[in-house]
Amino acid sequence: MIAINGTERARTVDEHRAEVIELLGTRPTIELPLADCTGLVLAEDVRAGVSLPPFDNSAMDGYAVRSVDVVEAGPERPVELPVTEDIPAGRTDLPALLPGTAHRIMTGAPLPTGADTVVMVERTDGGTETVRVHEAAPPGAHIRRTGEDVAAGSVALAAGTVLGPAQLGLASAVGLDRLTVHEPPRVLVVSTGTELVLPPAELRHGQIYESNSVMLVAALRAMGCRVESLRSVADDVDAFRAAIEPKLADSDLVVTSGGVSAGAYEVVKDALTGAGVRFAKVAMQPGGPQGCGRWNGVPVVTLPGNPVSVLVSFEAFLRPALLSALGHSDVERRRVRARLTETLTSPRGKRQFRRGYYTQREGQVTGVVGPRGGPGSHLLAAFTQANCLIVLPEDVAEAEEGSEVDVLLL
Ligand SMILES: Nc1nc2c(c(=O)[nH]1)N[C@H]1C(S)=C(S)[C@@H](COP(=O)(O)OP(=O)(O)OC[C@H]3O[C@@H](n4cnc5c(N)ncnc54)[C@H](O)[C@@H]3O)O[C@H]1N2
Ligand code: MOO
Repeated sequence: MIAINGTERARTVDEHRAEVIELLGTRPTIELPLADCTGLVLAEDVRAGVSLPPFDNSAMDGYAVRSVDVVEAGPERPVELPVTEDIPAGRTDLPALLPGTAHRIMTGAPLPTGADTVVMVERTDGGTETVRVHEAAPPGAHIRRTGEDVAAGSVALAAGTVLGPAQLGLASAVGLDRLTVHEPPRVLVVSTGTELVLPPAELRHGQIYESNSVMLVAALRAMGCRVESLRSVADDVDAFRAAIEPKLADSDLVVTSGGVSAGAYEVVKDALTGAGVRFAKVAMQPGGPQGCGRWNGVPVVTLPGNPVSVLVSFEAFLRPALLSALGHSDVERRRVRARLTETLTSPRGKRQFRRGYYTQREGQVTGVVGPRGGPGSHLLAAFTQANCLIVLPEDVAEAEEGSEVDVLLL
């Protein structure tokens, strides 16, 4: 809490977010095999060791010829040439094409010296001893030139590039099997709550099945993090410390859920207050009670226990902070304006994130959005039907049906 004139005000969403982003910092770099780089961010420029294509090659299955030798060719007057070589893709010697001859050539095979054009097999009789060419071919037809895609020595992928399928494919195409990226953190996810039971064990009255860690693990893994979870740590400070402390050395980040509000058994708050973690109320709904800091030097982010609060907090704080730590320059969800299908209310002074469903029909400039479920942070089923978060700002107490609101597309 921040003190103003002796009274304490809640932290803003932006203040807490900035603190979590700073806490997570920037991840160190590491060299990883391409297969482990999906979704990560390139930490340094990659220069091409070879040109792409590395050599002039045929774009079609057909015949490499000299264009002057087939200039007279037509459907009625085919030009017949002896076929003196067969060049499949992968042939590594460099035969020369003599004037007045043809080489049968396959897509991707190196163009022989002396040839300046390729005739598609469909424009010939497909002969293997001699070939009848039915159509003239201008110089350069169906030839893919050396370096047309990438010149050797040029920057093929710039630092900051997000590595998706095309980028990883290009890295391999220029001869690399590893890339330097920002290392994904090892995250320890901890669910606290004496009431938590793991499926498929039987529930007794008063117990619930644990779900927060499942969501956090899924969300973190999707971002490339390596995740371990402790799914049911009792509301007991000693048990909490005993479960986590041995794992701190192998964790780059600890994310807890539950035990941070105002009750009598707030295990996370009780264990970590004074140990380097600060707890605050953030002016948002859901996700009010939050905390972050370092425990024995390891960044810790403590989320409230309600399942919807966990996911909304992840969106508001952890996702941007992790993206930033991993080197992404764009850490935001796509934000659009949309017209509300029904009136929504929001607590004044808090930023409300409502689960919603956004659609934009063809020809519509502004899409429409309707809520899924009420504001309650226990309504997880409604979240599964949502594709966006509707953002009602701090100064809005009511947003009327038909008015425009900000929507974050998930
Ligand atoms: N007097 C006050 N009470 C509460 C306040 C407050 O300001 N004053 N804030 C409310 C809000 S808002 C939230 S959010 C919760 C956050 O409380 P905690 O972080 O201490 O969370 P718990 O009490 O441990 O759990 C809340 C709720 O979520 C369920 N839960 C917890 N962990 C899991 C899990 N891993 N899987 C599934 N469900 C889980 C838990 O059973 C509770 O129902 O505090 C309000 N109270
Ligand atoms: O802030 Mo709590 O997260 O509304 O339910």
